[in-house]
Amino acid sequence: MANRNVPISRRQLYIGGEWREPVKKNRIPIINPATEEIIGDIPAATAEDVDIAVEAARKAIARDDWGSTTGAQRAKYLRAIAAKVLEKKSVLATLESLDSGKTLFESAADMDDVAGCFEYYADLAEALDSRRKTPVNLNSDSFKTYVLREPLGVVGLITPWNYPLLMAIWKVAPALAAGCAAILKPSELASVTCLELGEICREIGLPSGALNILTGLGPEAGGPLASHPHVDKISFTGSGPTGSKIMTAAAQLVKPVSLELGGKSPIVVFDDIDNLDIAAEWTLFGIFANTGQVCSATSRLIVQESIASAFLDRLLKWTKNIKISDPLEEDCKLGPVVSAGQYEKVLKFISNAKSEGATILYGGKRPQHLKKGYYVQPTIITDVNTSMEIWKEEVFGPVLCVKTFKTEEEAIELANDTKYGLAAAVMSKDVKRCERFTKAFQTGIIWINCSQPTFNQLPWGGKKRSGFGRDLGEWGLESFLNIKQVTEYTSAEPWAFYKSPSRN
Ligand SMILES: NC(=O)C1=CN([C@@H]2O[C@H](COP(=O)(O)OP(=O)(O)OC[C@H]3O[C@@H](n4cnc5c(N)ncnc54)[C@H](O)[C@@H]3O)[C@@H](O)[C@H]2O)C=CC1
Ligand SMILES: NCCCC(=O)O
Ligand code: NA
Repeated sequence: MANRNVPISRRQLYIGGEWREPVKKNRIPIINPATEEIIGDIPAATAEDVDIAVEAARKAIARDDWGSTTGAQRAKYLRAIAAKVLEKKSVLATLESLDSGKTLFESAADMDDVAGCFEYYADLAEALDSRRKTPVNLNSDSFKTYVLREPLGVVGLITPWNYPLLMAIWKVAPALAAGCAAILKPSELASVTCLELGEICREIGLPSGALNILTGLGPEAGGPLASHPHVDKISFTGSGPTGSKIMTAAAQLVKPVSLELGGKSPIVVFDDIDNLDIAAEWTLFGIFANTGQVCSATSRLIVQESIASAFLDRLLKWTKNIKISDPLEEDCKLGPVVSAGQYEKVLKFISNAKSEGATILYGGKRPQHLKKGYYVQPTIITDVNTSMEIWKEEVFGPVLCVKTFKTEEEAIELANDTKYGLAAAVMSKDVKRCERFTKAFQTGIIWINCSQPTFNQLPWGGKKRSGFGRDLGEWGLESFLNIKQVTEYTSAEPWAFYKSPSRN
């Protein structure tokens, strides 16, 4: 077992490069979901703190040490942050597990991804210098034009608890690479590593106000950020209802938003797969990784009838082999869900599925060997029909529902039978069929013969009720840039639209 005595620093809000007590001095307890114990507390920002942070961010943009930096200069800061994250990887990973219940293996992988994401956007920041000003040829002798890519301004980043630091960095790294000043509002359920990021920024000397970190409750800290007149954009990842509230608040000021709102993603398994075990493991990973608390989790298995029984049998064998334990234990592959609220919510989805007539093929309860903590067994539900809640709604826990199909057309129809549109996976060795599914799936992410692998270079986001806008890749950077056209009249001749008074 890793050291659970890693100290949790008592941090304040990180504003203008300093630790600052919230105006109202409120704090929120930190709960370890594996033990249900309070292990510290975080500051709770309110509208007053949001005002101070927005002011600090605006000042950063107005100051040369941030507002006039080149991409190459900003890249140096991003690389320094990446190096610090790797230096502190073991402590950060442990803190992430203590705070969110994520297995230590996954927390450590997240820290590598965090550093990789800063490195990736450091490269893009450097490349931005040569793309900052693009001449555009109009085939005109009278006008000279060019297009500038500029930082969008002050941006609010509101992020969830499932990958506490990583989801924040998917927005922080491109925002800083673009030259924006950012205010990060992480989830109150898991903010510890985001506060540690503040300490890292202080240590590497990030210009003050370039990144501000406000922990606090959604309506109290996130709400005022979304509706603040001097915040130029909100980038949000989280639930649909909250996304809708943020969009409503932003709409009053015609403030742009990007929303990443999760889903109910399908994984379609055909009978032509060569290896049931390989497909079973990807199916498992697609729903049980991070205890199913993944926006893109492939939570609906749609399996061809001819192999359904053999495939489920194999799936059960793999599922029974998953080690469920305290996330700091070696080889733990399934930790608790993040909070008491999430635990109740997941169990309720399971009991509703049962009352609606579905069969709990495996799991569905608290594991018997774990008396404390928000643990839910990996759960597989069959005899599902398309009007059931478990087919339609995002559980955000380790719960897979299963339906069978006979024909390709039926599989496509089932896969797209959802209000969401984030991700979809197909498992088949028929290349043409995979191409047909790639076209037919109504989503922003397609996985072929796998589920969930994620790369910094690739756009991340969905359509339908999964939201709009893209994190990651060059699209993630573009979303923090203002595109400004500059048009200059270069002719010595008068414009001659009006009759000149001098000719009267
Ligand atoms: N798409 C995704 O990655 C995620 C989806 N979810 C879904 O959401 C469900 C509920 O989880 P929650 O933690 O309640 O998610 P949430 O959407 O309420 O929280 C996400 C972020 O939004 C903030 N927030 C909440 N209310 C706000 C408001 N009125 N204005 C501005 N910011 C606000 C929260 O403080 C947090 O930082 C989960 O069961 C899951 O289904 C949760 C987390 C991540
Ligand atoms: N593998 C990263 C998933 C990110 C998300 O849940 O939003
Ligand atoms: Na927590």
